[in-house]
Amino acid sequence: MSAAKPRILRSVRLLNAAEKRIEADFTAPPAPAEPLDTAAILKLAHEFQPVAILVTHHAPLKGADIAALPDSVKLIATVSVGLDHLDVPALLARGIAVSNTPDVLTDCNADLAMMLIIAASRRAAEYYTLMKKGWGHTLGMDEMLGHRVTGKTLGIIGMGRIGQAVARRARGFEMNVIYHNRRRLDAAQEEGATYYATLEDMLPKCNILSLHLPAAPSGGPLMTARTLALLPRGSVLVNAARGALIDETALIDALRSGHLFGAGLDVFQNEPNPDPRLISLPNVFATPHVGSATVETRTAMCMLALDNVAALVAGQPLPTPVTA
Ligand SMILES: O=C(O)C(=O)CO
Repeated sequence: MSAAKPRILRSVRLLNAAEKRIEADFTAPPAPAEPLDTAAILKLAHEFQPVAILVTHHAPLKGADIAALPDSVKLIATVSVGLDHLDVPALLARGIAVSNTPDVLTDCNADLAMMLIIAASRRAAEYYTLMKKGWGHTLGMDEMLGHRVTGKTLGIIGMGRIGQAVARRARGFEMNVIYHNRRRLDAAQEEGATYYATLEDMLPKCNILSLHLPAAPSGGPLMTARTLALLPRGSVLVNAARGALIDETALIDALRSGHLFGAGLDVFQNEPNPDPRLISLPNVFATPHVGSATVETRTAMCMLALDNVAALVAGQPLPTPVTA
């Protein structure tokens, strides 16, 4: 008699290749039509007693939610690289392993950051709005001018996998890359980028600043009225990392006053309902948290999450475990 297939839950419908693999290798409830929230995940987990739950950043699992998980659950496999929706130490303390999906989304996230850098510098949001309204008048020589990206100084905060991938792309635009990171990279990883030990020294040198670090589990945002004021007048801010990194009220002030020329934002404090005062500014180019949203990358993320589940049930080491 063949062994029963392991029981798993997923909080969202996965891509087709992963759904087929679930059908073949696991027992699972039907794919949810809409992403499940935390309460729905917990309810279903008690009914279904899964060994693993696949989640995304839409449904946080922290504090009382973790205590409320049934004992059957041995793995939370998040289909994301970011972990700010999970209390990892609390999960590990309950004997529940955690895995995420690093590496497979690095290139797409870096591509999106470049899109935001160019879009915010070249006024893509305003041009698009004008075209949708029908254009209608010949633009004057000095009307609606953006700023050149080629050759500018790009500051990167957070020189991990994604920050380094952005730096590689920026070199194709002949940009001067400077960075701030917890630790200085070795020369091979730096590939010519210049390290700054403090934000106070780096920010005044940036024409464009791009954030590529995780949101701090506690403490306030990194970009506040004080740190935004350190950027030169007319600079551009890009965030494809986490909304919690920016004080949005201070950002709105900096964009309204013209201190910042523009912002390219994929992530927000309040997702999926970002502050309308921010989104409606003409010099904001905004996207709905889609750094990894390509067929190739989302397929790879789903498959990697399932590789972790398969390893768990086979009693093998997880391919991409998260440690405290
Ligand atoms: O994987 C993540 O953490 C993301 O935010 C993808 O955009």
